[in-house]
Amino acid sequence: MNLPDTYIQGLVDGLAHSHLSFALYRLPWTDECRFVLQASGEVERPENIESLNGKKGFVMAPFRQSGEHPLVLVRPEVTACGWDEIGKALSLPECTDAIRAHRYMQRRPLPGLPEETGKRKYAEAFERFITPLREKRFQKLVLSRADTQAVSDGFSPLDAFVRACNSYPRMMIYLCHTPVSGTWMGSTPEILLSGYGSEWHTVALAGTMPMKEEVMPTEWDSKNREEQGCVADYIRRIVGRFGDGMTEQGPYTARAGQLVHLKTDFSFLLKDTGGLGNLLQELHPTPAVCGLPKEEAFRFIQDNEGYDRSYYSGFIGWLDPEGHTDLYVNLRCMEIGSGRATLYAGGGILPRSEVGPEWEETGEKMKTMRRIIQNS
Ligand SMILES: C=C(O[C@H]1C=CC=C(C(=O)O)[C@@H]1O)C(=O)O
Repeated sequence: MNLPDTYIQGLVDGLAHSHLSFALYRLPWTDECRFVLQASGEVERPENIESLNGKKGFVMAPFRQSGEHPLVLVRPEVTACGWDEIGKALSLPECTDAIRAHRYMQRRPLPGLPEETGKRKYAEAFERFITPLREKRFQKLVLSRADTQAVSDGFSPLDAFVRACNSYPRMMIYLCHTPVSGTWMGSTPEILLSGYGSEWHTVALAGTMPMKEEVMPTEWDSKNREEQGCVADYIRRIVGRFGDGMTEQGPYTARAGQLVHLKTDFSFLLKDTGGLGNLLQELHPTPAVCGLPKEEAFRFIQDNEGYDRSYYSGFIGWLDPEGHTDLYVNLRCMEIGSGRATLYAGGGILPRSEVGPEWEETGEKMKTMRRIIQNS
C-alpha cells in the first residue's frame, strides 16, 4: 500500500487529534483502505454487547465495559474506500474545520514502567494465576500486561498504519480514534466474527511459536495444542447453538508477523443477522483472551491481573447486519498518546506453564507493534 500524498497524510494525522471519531482499516490480503467517519455528535455508547443487534458502524468494544472504557460505535456518516475517495471525504468542511480547531487534546497513556518493575509485577501476577490453575479451579487463564514505548514528536499515525499494512498482509490493520476511547492502532490475526448474508465465519486461534527466519515451524507441543483445543471446543459449542451447517477446518499453522499460531476455521449459516449482538455477547471474550470457565475467569482476571486491559482483548471492526461484517479480537495493539504509546499482549496459561517463556512470549507479541513505531 502506498502512503497517500502529504495533504491526505496531514489530514488523517490531524483528525487523530480532533474531537471527531473515525476509523481507518485494511482487511487481510487486500490493498484497500476503508474509512469510516462520524462527523457530528458524540459516538454511540451501546449499553451492552446485545444492544449491537441491528446496528451498523465501526465498533470498538473493551475487554470489560466500564464508565471509563465504554462500548463505542462510530456512526458511519461518511464512508470511503481507497485514498482518492478518502481524500475527498477528508476535504469536507466538517473535517478540515475540526482539524484546524484541534479542540480535543489526546489523553496521555499509562505512565511508563521500568522494564524490571514490569517483569516483577508480571511474575507476581503469574503466581496468582498459576495457583488456582494447579488447584484445577480453572482449565485455562490468559495473563496479559502493558508496556510503554516512546514515540517521536513527529510520529505520524497514518505513516505507522501504512507501514503495518505493508509489513503484515495476513492481519487486519486498523487505526481508530474517538474522544471516548482515545487513539488505537493494531494488527490483529484473530477474527471474532465475519460474514455476509447467511454465510458466517469465526476462528479458534491460540498457541504461539516464533518464526524461524522465514520458515514456519509446524511441530506443536501438547501444551500449545491443549491451549488451542479448549478455544476450539468453546467456539464449536457457541457456534453450534447459533448457527446451522457448521463446518470446521484445522487446526493448522497460521503465520502472524514473526509468530505462528494454531488455528481452526469455523464456517456456519445464520438465518437471522438481526441478532449479531447476541452471538457476539456469547463469543466475547473467548478463551483465547480470557479463560475457562468463562465467567469465573473473567472475574478472576479483573481481580488479579493488576491492571486495566482497556480496549485490548476487546473487539473492533465493521458491523453491518445487512452487508459485510468484519470484527476482530483487538490483539497486537497499542494506544497512542502524546509522546508515548502503550502496548498490550497476553498469553494462555495452563497448569504446566512457566513464567519465563510466558514473559518472553508477551514480549514477542508486543514486537508486532513495537517494530512499527520504532522505525517511524
Ligand atoms: C492474547 C493474545 O494472543 C492470543 C491469540 C493467539 C495466541 C495466544 C497464545 O498463544 O496465548 C493468545 O491466545 C495476544 O496477542 O495478546
